[in-house]
Amino acid sequence: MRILPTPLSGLFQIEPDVFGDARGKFVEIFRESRYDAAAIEKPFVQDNFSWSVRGTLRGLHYQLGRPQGKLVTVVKGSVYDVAVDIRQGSPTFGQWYGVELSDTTMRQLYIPPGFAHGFCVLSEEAGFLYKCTDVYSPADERGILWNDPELAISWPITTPLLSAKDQAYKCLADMMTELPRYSGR
Ligand SMILES: Cc1cn([C@H]2C[C@H](O)[C@@H](COP(=O)(O)OP(=O)(O)O[C@H]3O[C@H](C)C(=O)[C@H](O)[C@H]3O)O2)c(=O)[nH]c1=O
Repeated sequence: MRILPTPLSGLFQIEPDVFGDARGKFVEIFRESRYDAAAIEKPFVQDNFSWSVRGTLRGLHYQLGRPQGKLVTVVKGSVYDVAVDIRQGSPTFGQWYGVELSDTTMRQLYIPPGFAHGFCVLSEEAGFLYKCTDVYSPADERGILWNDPELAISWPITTPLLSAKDQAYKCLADMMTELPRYSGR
C-alpha cells in the first residue's frame, strides 16, 4: 500500500494493495499500524455507510464543535470526492482537493478534522464507507454550498441531486465565524 501526500496539509491519498483472483478481490481497508503515516489524528470511533444513486451530491459538510477526521472508501461504483481546507490559520485555507474513488482502484482518502467534505456519484449507484475520528453531533453540523463560486470546485456534474439541507447552505465567505481552527498538524 502507498500513502501519498496531497497539496493540502494533513490530507492523504491511500492506495491499498488489491489482491485479485478468479473469485474476485481482497483489500485491507484499514490497519492501524500501517495507516500511522497518514497522521490520523486519533482513534476512529464511528463507521458510516451511505448508498447513493447516480448524480447525487452529498456535501459540503463539517462539524464545528466535534470535527471529524474521515477515512473514506468506495466499496461499490465510483464517486468524485472533494475535501476543502476550512481550518482558520491553515497554510492551505480555502483550497480544495478532488479525486475519483472507485471499487476498481479501492483508492482511499484520509480527510483530517476541520475539512469540509463532499462527493458526487459518477456510477449508477455508489456504496460509500467511512471511518470517523469523532461521533456525529447534530448540534455541531455545518455546511458550505457545493458550488460556492469562490471555491470554484470542478465538480464533474452540473445539476446534482441534493438534499434540501445541502441546497440551503451558505458560501464559505458567509461562514467565517463558524469555522474550525487549524491545529498546526
Ligand atoms: C452523518 C450522519 C447522519 N445521520 C442521520 C441524520 C439524517 O437523519 C440521516 C441522513 O443524514 P445526512 O443527510 O446528513 O447524510 P449525508 O448527506 O450523507 O451526510 C454526510 O455526508 C458527507 C459526505 C459527510 O462527510 C458527512 O459524514 C455527513 O454529513 O442520517 C446519523 O444518524 N449519523 C450520522 O453520522
